[in-house]
Amino acid sequence: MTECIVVKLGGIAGKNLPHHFFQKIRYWKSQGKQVIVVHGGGNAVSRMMKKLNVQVQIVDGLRVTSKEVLAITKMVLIGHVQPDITNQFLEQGLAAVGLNAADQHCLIGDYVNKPVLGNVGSVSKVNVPFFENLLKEDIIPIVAPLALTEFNQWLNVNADDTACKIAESFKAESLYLMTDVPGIKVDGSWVSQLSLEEAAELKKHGVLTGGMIPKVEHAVCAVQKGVSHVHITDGLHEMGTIISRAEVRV
Ligand SMILES: Nc1ncnc2c1ncn2[C@@H]1O[C@H](COP(=O)(O)OP(=O)(O)O)[C@@H](O)[C@H]1O
Ligand SMILES: CC(=O)N[C@@H](CCC(=O)OP(=O)(O)O)C(=O)O
Repeated sequence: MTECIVVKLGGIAGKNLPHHFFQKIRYWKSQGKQVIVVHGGGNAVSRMMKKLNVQVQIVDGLRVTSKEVLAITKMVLIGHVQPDITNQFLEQGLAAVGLNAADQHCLIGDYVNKPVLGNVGSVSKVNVPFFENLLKEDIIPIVAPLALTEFNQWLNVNADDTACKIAESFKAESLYLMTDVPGIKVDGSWVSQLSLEEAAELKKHGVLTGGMIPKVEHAVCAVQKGVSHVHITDGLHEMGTIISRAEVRV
């Protein structure tokens, strides 16, 4: 399987990608590593919902997604956020293609809790050969956090979930969850490393709130399923908080 690094761009993190972000991507590619990007954009979805007078409801970091909210989410993520990110790659001379679940059924998912969350899903299957074909052509896939069920129903998926599932499927050496904070803060200090056990404990002790809850849960799961390191960071030039198995801590 292609050696790959997965980078997830949170809504704010993907807005104006700095020079050193692309420097790192180019460095990895010069080392023969391929890169897959997953983008978020939850903040842009919420902004649009407010403009349209649609109530925003988030439960444990997941957006309650009615039929109307799903339509807004697709419009904002695939219509606005994704082309803007893909264009930033093109401006840097990097071949990139924006993708969503309907492209060769590349992400299949299941409902998480339909009575409470509506059309919210979790990725259950990644079309690895489809992504591999793009990577072999030296193209960077820029993937939207949406999935289709086996019966072609659209699902709104948390972007960290999407990135973690893709990283698991590729047994990625690293997964970068880029966000608007430099890492995880515990008792007022940024933490540089966490073992799986330490990361799993944080939620229990109420250290994590909002979107950080699913982020850390999915990161733990990704490491359990074979991803070597997950970095929660605000830039590729920073290590941020590294979650890894204790025995391979760097
Ligand atoms: N213990 C914590 N350490 C750092 N950030 C935290 C913590 N608990 C909650 N957060 C919040 O998580 C946010 C990042 O998650 P989220 O808003 O979902 O970002 P993104 O859209 O980039 O995925 C931070 O802005 C911060 O307010
Ligand atoms: C189910 C669910 O919550 N989906 C997210 C998808 C976007 C996302 O995750 O964006 P960030 O990573 O920027 O937060 C949402 O609708 O906001």
